[in-house]
Amino acid sequence: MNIHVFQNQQELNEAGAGIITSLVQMQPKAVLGLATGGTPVGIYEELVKTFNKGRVSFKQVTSFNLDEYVGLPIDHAESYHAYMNHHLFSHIDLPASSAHIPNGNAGDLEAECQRYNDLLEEAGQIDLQILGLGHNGHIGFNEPDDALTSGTHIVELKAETREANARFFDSIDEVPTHALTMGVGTILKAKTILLIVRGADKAEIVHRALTGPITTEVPATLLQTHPHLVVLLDAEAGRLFK
Ligand SMILES: N[C@@H]1[C@@H](O)[C@H](O)[C@@H](COP(=O)(O)O)O[C@@H]1O
Repeated sequence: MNIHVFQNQQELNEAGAGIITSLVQMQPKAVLGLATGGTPVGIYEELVKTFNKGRVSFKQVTSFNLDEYVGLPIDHAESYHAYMNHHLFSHIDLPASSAHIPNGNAGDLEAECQRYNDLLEEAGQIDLQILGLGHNGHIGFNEPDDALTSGTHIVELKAETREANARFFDSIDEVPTHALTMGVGTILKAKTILLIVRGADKAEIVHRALTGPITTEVPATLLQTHPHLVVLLDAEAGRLFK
């Protein structure tokens, strides 16, 4: 495990974007696992700047997003489809047909999970999986539970997750109750995992995730078992790491 603590957000953003850029420069056909939420926004901004300077092309890249809400229209500003278009896809040359996000509006959600798993299988291993961290230790939308699911599946969101994400909606009632998420098995199969955590409110959970006992009750603790885990923390989130 490789933990880096940054004194300012800009340095963290540049480091995150730099890791993605180097991979795609070396491996133009890289498979990227992408995350949403507040955490990666600054990294995507830096990536767009790098793209605009002509230093990297995503023409041959394939991407898979971790998750999507169930039942939120894709043109709703808070759908992860809209998020990805807004923050990244509309600014770079990644072909739309190569950018995959689970469809939370599919008529048959089980079939949609299977379709997503099949696509992941076809693509082979994810080269770099970007991850944020939920306050309860969730990764993607893999919520704390007695057992975790390996592949893409439907999940009922915990009250604390809906509360945390209510800041993006007009009210908590608008936050969907369910989501589709890539499973922990798929995440852990990635060649390299880039975990990014910011803010004082996540200092304890990220410390527990990376140093505490491995338990499905804190899904991120499973990341400790990954051979290539890179962690980028801001100073607030990294407070408990000496
Ligand atoms: N499903 C997303 C996760 O992929 C994200 O990493 C996490 C943290 O979100 P944020 O970065 O907004 O704190 O929770 C969300 O619910």
